Amino acid sequence: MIVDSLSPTATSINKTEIILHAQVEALYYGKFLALRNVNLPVYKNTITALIGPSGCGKSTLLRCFNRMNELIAGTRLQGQVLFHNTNVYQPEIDPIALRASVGMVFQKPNPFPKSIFANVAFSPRNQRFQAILDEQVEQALRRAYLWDEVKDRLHESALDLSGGQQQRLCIARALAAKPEVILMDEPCSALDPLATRQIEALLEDLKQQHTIVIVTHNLQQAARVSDRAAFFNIMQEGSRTGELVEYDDTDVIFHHPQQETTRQYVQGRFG
Ligand SMILES: Nc1ncnc2c1ncn2[C@@H]1O[C@H](COP(=O)(O)OP(=O)(O)OP(=O)(O)O)[C@@H](O)[C@H]1O
Repeated sequence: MIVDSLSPTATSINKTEIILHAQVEALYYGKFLALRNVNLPVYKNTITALIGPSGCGKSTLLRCFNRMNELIAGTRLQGQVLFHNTNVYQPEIDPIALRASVGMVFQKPNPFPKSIFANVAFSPRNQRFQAILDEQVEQALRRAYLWDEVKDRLHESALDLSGGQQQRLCIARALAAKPEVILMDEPCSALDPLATRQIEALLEDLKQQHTIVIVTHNLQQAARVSDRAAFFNIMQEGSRTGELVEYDDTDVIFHHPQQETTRQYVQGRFG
């Protein structure tokens, strides 16, 4: 597979500030070791893509960043995740507050069965002044490239929007919480090519103010949108445990990888 990388050159990627840092020795679901040996710093205002074949632990790692794995019974993490140098697994960290700062957008658009307005107003709903709330909702919808399409129907059901609009609404809902980091788990996999392009253009815009970590199966998408790419794989035969194989600037991963398995994967030889 030939991937036309439009990602920035290595020298243009700002690697001065690490905002998140996964240091995962092991992640278990019950007795099953799903992921091991992950040391992955995430740089501020970059897009980091997590790539690799199915079942190698990409979504598992993504959920570690904002403690979403804790919602799955039997999950156990050995290691830590630093957010601004503080371990988010310390008992005094409030996971709800963490998830406002490290927001998440899922594979399948999941708007609440409420109006478009109510979906976006969900996070800032404590706002006492209606005018300010209106302004925040409009701003989030504009930033998600959705305002023009919904401004005349804000009080209609979010469930009547198209799949691509619903996904942008979910992004607007995440943005309204003013997150520093947005985690995205295959956000385009349920969308058509046009809706996918809209989200990709949006990502480029969002990284000016946010840091984005995205899981994607679409290698072309990873090459197009990301600055850094992390390749995961199951390295031990007969095992189902995922490992981080290689992590570098996207251009290096796609054009000059250090590891043979990375080269084979980005060339579409497996997975
Ligand atoms: N809730 C769970 N309970 C038990 N095992 C799980 C759970 N979620 C994931 N797993 C297992 O953990 C491993 C990693 O899964 P994960 O979904 O993180 O991989 P992935 O790389 O994101 O896969 P895909 O690309 O198919 O989404 C797989 O073997 C999966 O079956």
